[in-house]
Amino acid sequence: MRLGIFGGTFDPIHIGHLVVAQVAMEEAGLDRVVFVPAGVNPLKVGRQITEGHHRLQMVKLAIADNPKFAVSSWELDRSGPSFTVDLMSHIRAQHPNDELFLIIGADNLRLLPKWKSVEGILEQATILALNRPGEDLKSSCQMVLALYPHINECVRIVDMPGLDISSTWLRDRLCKNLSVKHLLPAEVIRYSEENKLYDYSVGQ
Ligand SMILES: Nc1ncnc2c1ncn2[C@@H]1O[C@H](COP(=O)(O)OP(=O)(O)OP(=O)(O)O)[C@@H](O)[C@H]1O
Ligand SMILES: O=C(O)c1ccc[n+]([C@@H]2O[C@H](COP(=O)([O-])O)[C@@H](O)[C@H]2O)c1
Repeated sequence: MRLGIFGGTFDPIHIGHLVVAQVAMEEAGLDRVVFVPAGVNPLKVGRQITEGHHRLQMVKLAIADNPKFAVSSWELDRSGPSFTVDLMSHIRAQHPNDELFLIIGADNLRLLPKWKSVEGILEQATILALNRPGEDLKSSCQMVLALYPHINECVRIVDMPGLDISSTWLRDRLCKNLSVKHLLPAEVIRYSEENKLYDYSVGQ
């Protein structure tokens, strides 16, 4: 099986994430994509994020209609920063015969040299990198290939129409009571409203 792993904070999951996963799946011929909500991004420790169980539930709602998408709570069930090398080792142990692919956006490819044990990740999975407006994906790709020349074809570019959408922008809109219709799945909008996840006026 060709298995795609897609880690993210997903606070909240949006259509950019869903398009990334779908395009990567089709372009790389993946059989399945597993979304893995992060406990804490090791490079963003200290940033306030929505509780893990809510982010997990929003991912579940967002992917419910796609039989090739799945979700894992493995990182949320552990404490401490979510190092991708640990996740990949866990998945490798569970799926010893599968070919693994790590799906990341261009911003994360640019930051990859700051990640823990990048070689450990690249030895276990091929990276599928997708463009994001404002990022120079080709340069980041060349930079990574130059840093790890001994690992063959460790990064593959997957083209997608640039979607200038981020969770930060969506949280801001939700806080200001602006519409996020069509930018998040309707079930995710309903869940976030019911649970007042991005209503910063609560409690003030
Ligand atoms: N619009 C997008 N286009 C391409 N890749 C994306 C897009 N949005 C997110 N990604 C990628 O999805 C993964 C998870 O992203 P994340 O959950 O941090 O979303 P985000 O929108 O970047 O959030 P935030 O604004 O809170 O930083 C990362 O690899 C990121 O690069
Ligand atoms: O392993 C690392 O050192 C590392 C450093 C930064 C980010 N990551 C992972 O990259 C993924 C995307 O993070 P984010 O916050 O951009 O959604 C998420 O799964 C993080 O755990 C991993």
